[in-house]
Amino acid sequence: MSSLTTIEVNKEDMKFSAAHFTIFSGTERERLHGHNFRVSMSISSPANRNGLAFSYKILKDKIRALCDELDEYTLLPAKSPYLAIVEQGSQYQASFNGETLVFLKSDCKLLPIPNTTVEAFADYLLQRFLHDDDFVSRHDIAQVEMKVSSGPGQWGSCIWREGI
Ligand SMILES: Nc1nc2c(c(=O)[nH]1)N=C([C@H](O)[C@H](O)COP(=O)(O)OP(=O)(O)OP(=O)(O)O)CN2
Repeated sequence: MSSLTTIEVNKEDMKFSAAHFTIFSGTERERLHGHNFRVSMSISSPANRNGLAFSYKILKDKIRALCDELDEYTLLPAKSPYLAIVEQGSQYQASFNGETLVFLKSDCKLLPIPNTTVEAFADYLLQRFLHDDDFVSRHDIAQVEMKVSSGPGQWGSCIWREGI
């Protein structure tokens, strides 16, 4: 009977401090605020006779690099159905429900996500991990789970599974 082993990395420094606001509907959103978001990744692969799936240092380096890209920015959803963002010189002007929010572009990161929620961040980071290099194809990977937390006791996650 074959078995799967799982490596999980969620070091203390796998985090990004960012401002955001969750959009609940076309008329309801939060005020701008921030979190120290934590990131955890788990990778499952078939147990092998060498008892080593892969060196998890690769994973730690990759997650830290992805967190650094998001750290200390205001994160905005470029694919929100409710927020229209336009560039005006050094600013982003984001229109929501008849109001316009103005941000310095240099303080912001626009992400290709529909909302700045933990589940959307998990999906974004998972896609970056899967597509930035060929780690999954180079290793016999069965499943990758990416998790993002906005605070103790609350996580969102996204899973890639071979064959789905
Ligand atoms: N499905 C989701 N729901 C909510 C998200 C999310 O990312 N996905 N995020 C939020 C807000 O960003 C909010 O800041 C966090 O929610 P909240 O319950 O206020 O949590 P706190 O960090 O303030 O912790 P508490 O101590 O429990 O208040 C809301 N919903």
